[in-house]
Amino acid sequence: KTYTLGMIGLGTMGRNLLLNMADHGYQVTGYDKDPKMLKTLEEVGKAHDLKGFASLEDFVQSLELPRRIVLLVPAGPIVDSVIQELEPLLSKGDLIIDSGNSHFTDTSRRAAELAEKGFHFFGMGISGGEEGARFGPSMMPGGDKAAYSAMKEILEAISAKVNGEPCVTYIGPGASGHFVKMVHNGIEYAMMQLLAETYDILKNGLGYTNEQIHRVFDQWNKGRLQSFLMEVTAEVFAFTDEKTGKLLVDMIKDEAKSKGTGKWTSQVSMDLQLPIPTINEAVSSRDLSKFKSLRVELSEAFPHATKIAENQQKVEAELEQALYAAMIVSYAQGLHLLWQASITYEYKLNLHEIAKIWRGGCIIRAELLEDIYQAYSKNPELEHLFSDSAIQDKLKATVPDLRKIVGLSIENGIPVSAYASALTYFDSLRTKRLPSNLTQAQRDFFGAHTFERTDEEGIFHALWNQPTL
Ligand SMILES: O=C(O)[C@H](O)[C@@H](O)[C@H](O)[C@H](O)COP(=O)(O)O
Repeated sequence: KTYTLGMIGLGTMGRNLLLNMADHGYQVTGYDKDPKMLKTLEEVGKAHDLKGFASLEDFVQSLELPRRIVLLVPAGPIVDSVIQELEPLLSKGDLIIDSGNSHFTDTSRRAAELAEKGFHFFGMGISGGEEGARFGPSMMPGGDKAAYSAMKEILEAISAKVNGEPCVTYIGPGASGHFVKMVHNGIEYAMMQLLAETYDILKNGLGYTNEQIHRVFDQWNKGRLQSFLMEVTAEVFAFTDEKTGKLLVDMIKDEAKSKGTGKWTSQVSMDLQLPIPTINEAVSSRDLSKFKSLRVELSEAFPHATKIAENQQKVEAELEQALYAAMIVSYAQGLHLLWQASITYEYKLNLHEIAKIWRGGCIIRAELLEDIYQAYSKNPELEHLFSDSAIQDKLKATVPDLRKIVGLSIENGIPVSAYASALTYFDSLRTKRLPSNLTQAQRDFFGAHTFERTDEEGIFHALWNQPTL
């Protein structure tokens, strides 16, 4: 029997993708070093007679040419060692598709190394978690365009659909697929931090109970804030812990973990000098949360009440507006970074296509992405989302309440670094003359770093210590 596609790494994501492919009638198989994984695949894949291989050689030989091999193994050196084991068994023209959350620079290196040997290599971001892999993820494949045609039909079949349209598209050359997935995760971090700060304001600002908090998120998920993360958040506030009978969320330690994609997004944005402050704040907020004992110590040194003495319904309504504004700002920062990366790395990204495939299947899927898709479809060359007139109307209507909520939170000692950074990012970008002229003066004063004048072309240096006339 020959198979159309093979999966290496039969953890939940790998298994679920194979089941999804089998559901769509594809003859697929898998390989994993761990016999338990092979056994589990056979158990969950009974309906499709899904089986895997314990021998890498037999696995490779079972695949039709050109071979399509998807890797779903942890990002990092394991990917390289799997590729090294595979290479001697492959034929020219075969495809390797790395679908883990690999760093885009690793993907560039691997693509170049394998191309030299006549193999095609794709870095493909997959979003949607286990559920998405099983029933329809959003996928972001980048690599050799010609080779993509060998994958297009399968990926479109298994992907999530929005209005019948598949949430997968050819992203671009090289590591563009993994770059776009990384930024997707950066936006995911920002949205999760904004939801965490919203929870803090509802709970510690307005004194809402878990039931009230559940009602708020559940209600907002029926409106323009509808999104997968809002849906998840609403469900979290209705999930009881069997052990204690309390809500499980109240039993979870307030120390956030992360696997790196958010940090990478911030790091590359600094390299590209493309500011994404709300995403950066989300990364830092996770890191800050780890200093639990210090926070406990300082909460005793600086005791403070956070109660907001305003009409709850009024603040709740302002919060809905504020979250919508901050959400637009977070997506705008991520898409602006993609705009810059497309130029710097020559990825030739289609931002309207990316917005289109993020409307379904992925973790950041949201109703707002339909508006973002419209904005970039209207003008595919759009540098920044804030330049779109429909988005401007939304910001004009909602930023005043974002300002109100940030003011209220700061006044009452509720930490809102993501909300505040979203507001100041908006204010900075819509400020014709920023105070950066002073920064240039200071740099030239203490380091002769020169400056440019507003009234004359050229590079200037002033003799700051010389008495002027
Ligand atoms: O799009 C997705 O399906 C998720 O983003 C997925 O990739 C994963 O859950 C994150 O990588 C978790 O990232 P952290 O562990 O850094 O929160």
